[in-house]
Amino acid sequence: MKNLLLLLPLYARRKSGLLLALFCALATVAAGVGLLGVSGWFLTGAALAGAGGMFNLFAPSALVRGLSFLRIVSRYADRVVGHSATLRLLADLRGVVFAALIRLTPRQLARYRSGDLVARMTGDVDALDTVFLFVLAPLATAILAGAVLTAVLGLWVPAAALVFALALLAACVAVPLWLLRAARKPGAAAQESAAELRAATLDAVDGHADMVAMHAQAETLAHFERLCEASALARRSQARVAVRGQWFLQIAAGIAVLALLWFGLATHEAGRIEGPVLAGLLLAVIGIFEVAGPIMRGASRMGSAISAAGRIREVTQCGPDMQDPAAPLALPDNGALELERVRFAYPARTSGESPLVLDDISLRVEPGERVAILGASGAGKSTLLHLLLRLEDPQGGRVLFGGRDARDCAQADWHRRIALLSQDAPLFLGTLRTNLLIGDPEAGDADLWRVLEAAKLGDFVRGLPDGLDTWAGETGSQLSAGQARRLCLARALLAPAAIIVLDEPTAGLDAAAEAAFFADLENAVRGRTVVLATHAVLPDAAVHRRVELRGGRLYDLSSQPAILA
Ligand SMILES: Nc1ncnc2c1ncn2[C@@H]1O[C@H](COP(=O)(O)OP(=O)(O)OP(=O)(O)O)[C@@H](O)[C@H]1O
Repeated sequence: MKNLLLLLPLYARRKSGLLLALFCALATVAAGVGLLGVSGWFLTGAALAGAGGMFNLFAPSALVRGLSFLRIVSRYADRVVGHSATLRLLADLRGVVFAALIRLTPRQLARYRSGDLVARMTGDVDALDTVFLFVLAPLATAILAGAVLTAVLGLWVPAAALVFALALLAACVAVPLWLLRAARKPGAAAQESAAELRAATLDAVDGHADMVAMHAQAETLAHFERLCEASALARRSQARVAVRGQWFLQIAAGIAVLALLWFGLATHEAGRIEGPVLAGLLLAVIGIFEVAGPIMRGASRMGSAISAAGRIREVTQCGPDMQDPAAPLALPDNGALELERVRFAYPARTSGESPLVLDDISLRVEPGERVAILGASGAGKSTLLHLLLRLEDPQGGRVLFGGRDARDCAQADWHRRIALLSQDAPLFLGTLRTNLLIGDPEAGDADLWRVLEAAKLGDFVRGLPDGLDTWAGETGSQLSAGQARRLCLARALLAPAAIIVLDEPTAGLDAAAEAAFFADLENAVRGRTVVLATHAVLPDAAVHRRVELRGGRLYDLSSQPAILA
């Protein structure tokens, strides 16, 4: 339950909208219960008048018309205001989750499947609409309206008022609390299976071509059907809990009505209550139990809401695992980039030590120098580049820029000095232009064309009907994988950083384009420092120095076999 506390600050921020929604809900219930009560009074009074009794028809008929109108208006306002307040809350919460997600470091994010993160942002956030719409608002209105009706009943039939109050409390509080316990497991299962379904859908869309090529549709479909079955099973259990709630609700309402009839008729016989008033009170009692209907539905869904809140809280509570120092050191605009006796191993997945990927390595790259890191697949090239970017921290040794330890500086400052083209750099939804401008939002068209030429993509973009305004990204992309890669390369080259770190910059380029890119590298980076990891054969002038990673150690290929340490 404490997971739901994450909603408190959001409720506080939207309190005026929520209070208005509560007021509208209360007005709707009051008008509805009042309408039933007055109608009962009116009809019974009218019947008795027809049978020879005296009854003033004017006041009740005016009340019926007034309450009917009020009920229509307040019900409409209740729906509009209640849903609008809830949707705003959910939008706020989505913002909070997204802000928490982008604060995390890449290695923290890597623990989640992308489909699971999408599920947390969408399905889990949506599941929390239950809390206000189906639990808090109806509960508050039932208790307030119930208190008023108890007081009214107490004036005429005190014993029935007591039974009514107890029955209403049982229906609105005790039974929902009991249902909530019963709904916890199926709710969590429903939420988990909904997240699994989203993740499986994204996986199937992402890997569709490979799935078709490997004739794996049948297995994928079977897996999906298993998930659907699990989801349906969990939802059936939730529905059963809600049905159980409705039974108890009817029983509680029946007890309250019987008590009112029992004690009310005795009071009527004693001449202390008129027949029309008793009939009106009876209908009002029946009407108020209708408010508890949504609470039963809400209680049966609270298991999902609690589980969703837990999944969201896991993300919002976990701060970034790399913090800036309290007083970060200022970084110079330029300077040498150094690894000093660096040791690094990824965290062990099982018990025991994980092997060192980088074992006591040192490297100094002077301003303006271009250094290539070579090495077999899995040798640790990308890991080394990630340490330079401070996407990981070493377990031993230091990473320095201009003599300043990365851990003593603000991460944002560090990332302004060093730009990265990662191995799996993505295209974002948008045009070629918006994708490039991520590298430097201030860049003009001339700069964009310059880096496109450098990435050997200029001719292609010039040939597109919409040029720089061509749509790129997931849907409707007109780019091949190699062209998309070159666009990411152009984006990295555009960044105004002093150092450019390129991980496999020519992956996806044909041999001629690759050779042309490396031959022109000095020009493309305009004399800036470059550290690149590659499997390509480099032309002589492409870099000043080549080093090779082997067995966790770094070897300078220009002065082999010396180890850089
Ligand atoms: N996130 C990770 N968690 C655990 N181990 C990892 C992780 N990333 C890489 N490794 C391991 O670290 C080692 C070095 O990987 P790295 O990606 O740095 O190699 P690489 O030289 O860039 O390879 P390639 O040329 O294939 O890209 C590999 O053995 C790999 O299995």
